[in-house]
Order: sequence, then C-alpha cells, then structure tokens
Amino acid sequence: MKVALVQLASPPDETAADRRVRAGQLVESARGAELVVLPELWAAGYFSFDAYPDEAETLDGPTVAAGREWARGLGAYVHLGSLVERDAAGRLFNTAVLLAPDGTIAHTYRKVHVFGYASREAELLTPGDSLSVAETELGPIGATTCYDLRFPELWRGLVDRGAKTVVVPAAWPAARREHWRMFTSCRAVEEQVVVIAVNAAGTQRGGVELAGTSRIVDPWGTVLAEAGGGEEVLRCEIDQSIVDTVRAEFPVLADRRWPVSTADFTGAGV
Ligand SMILES: O=C(O)CCC(=O)C(=O)O
Repeated sequence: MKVALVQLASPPDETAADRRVRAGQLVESARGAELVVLPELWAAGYFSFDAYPDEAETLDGPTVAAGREWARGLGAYVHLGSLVERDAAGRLFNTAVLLAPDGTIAHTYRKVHVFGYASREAELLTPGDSLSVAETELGPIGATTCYDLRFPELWRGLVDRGAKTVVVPAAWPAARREHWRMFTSCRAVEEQVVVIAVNAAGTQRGGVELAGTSRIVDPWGTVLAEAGGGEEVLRCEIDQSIVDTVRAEFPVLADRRWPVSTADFTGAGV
C-alpha cells in the first residue's frame, strides 16, 4: 500500500477556506498514493477553540466536499483527518472521515476520548460512543484520533473488529513528542497492527507548537517512515502482509487469557 501523510500546519492567521485550498495542493502533490491522510481538525485548527462553533459543518459541508473531489481526482482513499461536525441536534463532535476513491464515505468515527488537559475540546465537543473499522480495498482500516492513543482498550476493540491498519490523525503538541513516539510504537507492537499516525505541524493559536513527527510503525515496531517537525508530505510503501506474518509467528493475540477466561483471575491473590 502506497501512503502519503500530509503533515499540515494550521497557522491562526489563515482562514479555513484558504487552508482547504492549500491542503488541496499538498494532497495533489501526493498523486500516486493509494491512501492520503491528513491531521486532526486541520481546517478549524485544533487549538482555535473559539472558532469551533463557526467552523462546525455537517458531512455535506465544505471540508468533506473538498475531500470527495480530492479522492476522485487522485483515484485514492483520502482520510480527511478530522473536522468539527455539527449534528442535527446542534451537538459538536471531532469526526474523522475516510473517503473511498469514488468520493463516497467509507466510514466516519467520532473521537471517543475528547481531550481536556490544557485543551477546551472536552468542554466544547461531545464524545463519540462507537468504534469503526472500514472494509476497504486496502484491507480493514480502524479509526482512532489523537488522545485515543493513550487508551489501549479502544485499540483492542478495533483489533477484535478485524483492524489490521489503524489510522491516527492528531494535533499532538511538541511538548510531549516522546509520548507520541512511544505510544504510536507501543500500540503497533501491542495490537500487532500497522499504525499510520499523522500529526499537525507548525504553531497554532495560543502559541502551541505541534510536534509534527508523523510516523508509520509496523507490528514488529519498525519505524517505516518518520517526518520532521515542519509541514511536509511524507510518502511510504507498506507491505501489509507483515501483519499476518507477525501475528502467525509471534501469536500474542491468540495467547490472550482475559477476557477469554476471566475465571483464572478471580483468586484471592497475595
Ligand atoms: O495525549 C496527548 O498528550 C495529546 C492529545 C491531544 O492533543 C489531542 O487529543 O488532541
């Protein structure tokens, strides 16, 4: 699978409309990739919390409309990262969208673990309550977003639903870059999946510096590609057979004992 990670910046002095145009140019430069992935809430800018209500859109809004065109134009899957979605009841979500090469929506995922540390996301957005694995021509792709990296039970839920690749759009600050590296590697090894983690770059509202460092990690823990700190398009070709090979040779998932047999863990202990 040929992938391109669009590690986009969301400078506070750029409008969302201008950013969509610029993002489209970067996406176009990824021609030849079968899957193109963008970061979390890049149109509004993750740290532009005051802008969430104004930039919120439905799945018929300008960001998904642009993504449909990109997907059709490239003949590729486009994972739009995520956008501030407004539902019919007026609630706001951090929603990831995967578009198929014909421009149709392959799946959506509303971020479950909204973030509240030095962030107003948890105050402004409603958490999602379901997991999603899309069956695609590129294999089963599971959805997570940013902070979800710290919750392994969500990842195990994706693996139990068949995920072999997991995409992680993010707006992860540079202050915790080593956590980002550690969790993306850890989840890949622990869940025996390919992790495609695409972070934002640059400095956002409030002077928050993003880590960049988008990366692809295989289930053996090998880092197949890693970006620098600035805006860039990172390309990589992934041999997806690595997932079945690693799972067969080192059958950690098959060796699970809980919750397969919880009775084993009900003893009094020491
Ligand atoms: O967990 C972290 O350190 C960063 C999480 C985050 O920035 C997010 O979920 O948007």
